[in-house]
Amino acid sequence: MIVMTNAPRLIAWELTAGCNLNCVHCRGASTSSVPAGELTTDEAKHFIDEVAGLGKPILILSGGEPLTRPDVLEIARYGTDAGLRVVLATNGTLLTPELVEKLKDAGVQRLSISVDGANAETHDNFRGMPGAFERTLAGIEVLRKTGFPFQINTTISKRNLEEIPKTFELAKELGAVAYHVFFLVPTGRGEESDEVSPADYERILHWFYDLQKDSEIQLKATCAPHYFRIMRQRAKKEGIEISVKTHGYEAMTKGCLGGTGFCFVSSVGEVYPCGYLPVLAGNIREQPFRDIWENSGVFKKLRNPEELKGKCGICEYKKVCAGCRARAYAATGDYLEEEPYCIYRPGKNDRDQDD
Ligand code: HEM
Ligand SMILES: C[C@H]1O[C@@H](n2cnc3c(N)ncnc32)[C@H](O)[C@@H]1O
Ligand code: MET
Ligand code: SF4
Repeated sequence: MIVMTNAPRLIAWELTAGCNLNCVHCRGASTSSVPAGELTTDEAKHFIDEVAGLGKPILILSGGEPLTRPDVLEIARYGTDAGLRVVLATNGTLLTPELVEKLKDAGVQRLSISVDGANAETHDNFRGMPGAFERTLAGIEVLRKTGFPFQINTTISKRNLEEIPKTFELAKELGAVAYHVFFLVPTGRGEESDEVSPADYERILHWFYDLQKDSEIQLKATCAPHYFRIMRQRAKKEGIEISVKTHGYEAMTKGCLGGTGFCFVSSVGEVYPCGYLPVLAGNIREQPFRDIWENSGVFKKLRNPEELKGKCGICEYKKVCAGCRARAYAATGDYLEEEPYCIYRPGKNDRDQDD
């Protein structure tokens, strides 16, 4: 039997692990020193050719801080010419009117800017640099003036949990086309003690569900796979059938896409299910990307919900949620174990969840 593997829909690519900031939560533990042996411009172009031969995913140029890489525009242009939808994730502190024009010329379709609080104190604390908030807002102002579309990304942790509604308001005021929240994953410099509790996790995702209903900008919760359970529980309660009309893009996708629709490529060519799960699938310097994507053991396991263990393994929502494999790995050393930050009790009906 031939098993067809779908091409990735999204690839996050750490163009460089070097960064001008020093965030407390950074999954890449990035600093100003650039590791030796990062992909050369030619290797980067070769990788783009390989990706384009497989499908036409959104290619997220990420980091580290991708704008510190001198050939970032050349790589973006190459990706655009190869027919990929190229977007770029930045902390926003290095944006100038000239650079934004060049990013536009290179075909970059959208930027994501990380804003981790509604005020300078919270954001700068997170980002490890006094003045970062002001510089990021200045970068956003440049985007606004040039009409370049951007989304705001916020990582939620204990440090900013209560400020999330205000940060969402700020994102709207600033003119973001979308607001994506990321839940902290304890990897790299990210610390377990900064993760919000499972109960707070649940609370904020319910808030997010309500917000989504009448938000004029697009909202997305990343690294919060149980949102897809909550969405179904709430829709059932409200007697609504989930469809693209009622729930937009979220109706067509599922919780964790790591290894199924998404993968992460590090600055030295290592391929991982996501940027938070340090289980290596292969290296593009040693093996064709297609071969890694289609045949690596970790990807094959992640594509099979029957491999899930613990309560995720018996959960009726496992096909739409699957838990965060990186959190399971951080907690137990086994990425197939149950998600440690989910309060749901499989098999109990909704009424009995709190018993
Ligand atoms: C269009 C501009 C977008 C930008 C700039 C952007 C940016 C990002 C960034 C920075 C990450 C984290 C990767 C990293 O670790 O560096 C990410 C992850 C992700 N994004 Fe987006 N994103 C965009 C749009 C989208 C869209 C439209 C979707 C789907 C609706 C999406 C789905 C995801 C998913 C599934 C992840 C993976 C999380 C994981 O498992 O690691 N993104 N995005
Ligand atoms: C690309 C996005 O990922 C966020 N990010 C960086 N490190 C982590 C982590 N450990 N957990 C969750 N999100 C993280 C950045 O703050 C940025 O907004
Ligand atoms: N440095 C960029 C940001 O902060 C992108 C990668 S973060 C790991 O958004
Ligand atoms: S989260 Fe982004 S901006 Fe912050 S240190 Fe890491 S790579 Fe740099």
